Formats: sequence, structure tokens, C-alpha cells
Amino acid sequence: MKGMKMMITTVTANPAIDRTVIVENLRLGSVNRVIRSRVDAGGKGINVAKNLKNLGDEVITLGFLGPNAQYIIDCLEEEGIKSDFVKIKNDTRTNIKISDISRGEVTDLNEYGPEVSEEEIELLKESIFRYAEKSKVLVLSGSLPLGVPKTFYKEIIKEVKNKDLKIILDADNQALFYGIEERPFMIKPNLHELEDIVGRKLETLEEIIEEGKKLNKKGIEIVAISMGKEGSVVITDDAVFRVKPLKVEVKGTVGAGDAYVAGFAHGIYRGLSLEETIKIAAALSTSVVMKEGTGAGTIEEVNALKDKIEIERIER
Ligand SMILES: Nc1ncnc2c1ncn2[C@@H]1O[C@H](COP(=O)(O)OP(=O)(O)O)[C@@H](O)[C@H]1O
Ligand SMILES: O=P(O)(O)OC[C@H]1O[C@](O)(COP(=O)(O)O)[C@@H](O)[C@@H]1O
Repeated sequence: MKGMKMMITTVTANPAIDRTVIVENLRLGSVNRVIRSRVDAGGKGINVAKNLKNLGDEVITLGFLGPNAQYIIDCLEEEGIKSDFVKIKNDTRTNIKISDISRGEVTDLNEYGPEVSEEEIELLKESIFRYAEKSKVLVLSGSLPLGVPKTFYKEIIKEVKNKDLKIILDADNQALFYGIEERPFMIKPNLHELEDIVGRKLETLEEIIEEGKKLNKKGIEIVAISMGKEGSVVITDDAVFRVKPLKVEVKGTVGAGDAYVAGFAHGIYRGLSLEETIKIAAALSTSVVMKEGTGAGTIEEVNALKDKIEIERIER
């Protein structure tokens, strides 16, 4: 077993305590009553790890964690998820999610996150390098807290990239822009993030696919573009797939993108076919939108939804 790559590592540079408040007919500038509220351990890599643990994969999650974030550690321990965070001086952020059940909309108020020092950044980098050696899949997700250079993901990809380690990058803006330059194995921008990096609005599916293909041509093997209630498209060297959304009762969309990424990490880790992987990703993310708060999907939910996912091979 020595030297075998056994695990998936997820990185959350900017974890969050997600506080979801459920309201009816949110009125800005007025007093609103909160019907109920909940707190979840959040942040993209943490959510990916929660889904992967539910699917039975060997996963560890890394990142920065402030002195106020014992709650996150407790949640992860309770779910049996391994973690190895760099403990930092400043507090982890709290992200507020206002879920308006009358309109079926969630409004996210995401903080920038704590200021992180150069020494703390070095510690996380070293830790990622160490775990990458033992990993088959490395998931780099989410925003970067203050003080972390926008080239952070790019530098990591450059250092650890090799044919035995598949890197999934799920970031936005400059962190994604620079990260792409080192050609991770996969990226999963949502439509808005894709528009940000291409610098224009994309009105049609053809335009979206065109831009996805350009990214694939740069050497990114899987470009998955998620489009919320419109489903997703997946572009590889060999094919373009349109993944139809399922019509379900939506209770909260927070964590849907992370579940989608987890589905891919799972499929890649287990060597599943691309079509099976896409179905798992779509099923996991669908199960998350059917839950309040920052949800994660389960094996039972994936099994119940997976075969309902329709995938259309549109070209190549
Ligand atoms: N309203 C919705 N109805 C059904 N499925 C949804 C809905 N919103 C998201 N999803 C599922 O979750 C996936 C990821 O959602 P998306 O909102 O694009 O990600 P992100 O959270 O990264 O913005 C979609 O491709 C789809 O499978
Ligand atoms: O790191 P970012 O981009 O600020 O996003 C953090 C937020 O995104 C989440 O990870 C959810 O992400 P998705 O809805 O894209 O899956 C929350 O848990 C967290 O509050």
C-alpha cells in the first residue's frame, strides 16, 4: 500500500459559519420577522468534504480557521470528517443567508473573511503540499481571505500538479483567472463566474459552450458550467453534454455548487465513467436544493435521483 494515493483532499481557504435566516416576503429597510434560523459549518471545501463523506470516500479538509470557529471543528468531528486546519489569529467569517420562502430566493451576504498573515499562508501551503502527495484528487474551492494573494491557487497547482493528482478548481474572479493559467484538471464556474472571467454576458447556450470549449482547449480536461435551475453543461476533449435540471421543490440553493463539485471528485476518485459521474453530481446538487440551510446530499438521495437525470450529448 506504501505510496498509494488513497484520499481526496479539499481546501477551504475561507471557511464560514453559515447562518441561514428564513423569512417571508423580505422587505429591505423594514423590520422583518425571522421564522426560523439555523447555523451550518460552511465554506466550499468543507461542503465538498461533507458530501464526499456521505458517499463513503476517504476525505480530509484543510484551510484556515480562527479562534471563534470551534463550531466548525465540532460539526466536522460529529460527522466523522477528518480535518487539519491552520489555526489563525483572526476570526473566521460568518455568512448570512436570507432565505425568502415566499419568493423562493436566497440572498447571500458573504464576508470577505479574516486578514491572514504571510506565516499562516506558508503553513497552509506546506500542509496542502504534504496532503497532495497522498491524494488522488485535490479540490481547491472558494474565495481567498484578506492577505492571501489572488495567485494562491495558481501557485499551488503549479507546485503539486502531476498526472496522478487530479485538481478541481472552483473559485471566482481573479483567483479563478490566475488558477486557470496552470491548467487544473477541472473547473466548475457557475454562469456568473464564467461571465466574469470572459468579461461579457453570455446570452445563449451556444455562447456558453463556445467559451467553455476555449477553456478546454487551454488544457483543462473537464469544464463544467453550472447554471442553477437550468442545470449544467460539461465540456471535455471528446464531448459536450447538456445536463437537464430536475424540477423539484427548492428549499435552499446554498451548497448546490459544492455538491456538484463533490459528485465529480467522487467519480474521478472512484474511476467512474463520465456519464455516471455527471449523474451523481447533478443528483447530489439536486438533493441539496431540496434542503434548508447549507446542505449536503446522501447516498440514498443520490440513488433516488440519479436515474432521473437526463444527459444529452450535444456534439463531438
Ligand atoms: N433551482 C434549482 N432547481 C434544480 N436544481 C438546481 C437549482 N439550483 C441549482 N440546482 C442544481 O445545482 C447545480 C449547481 O447549482 P448552481 O447554482 O449553478 O451552483 P453554484 O452554487 O456554484 O452557483 C445545478 O447544476 C443543478 O444541478
Ligand atoms: O468562498 P465564497 O465564494 O465566499 O463562498 C462561501 C459560501 O459558499 C458556500 O460554500 C456555498 O457555496 P455554493 O452555494 O456555491 O455551493 C457557503 O457555505 C459559503 O458561505
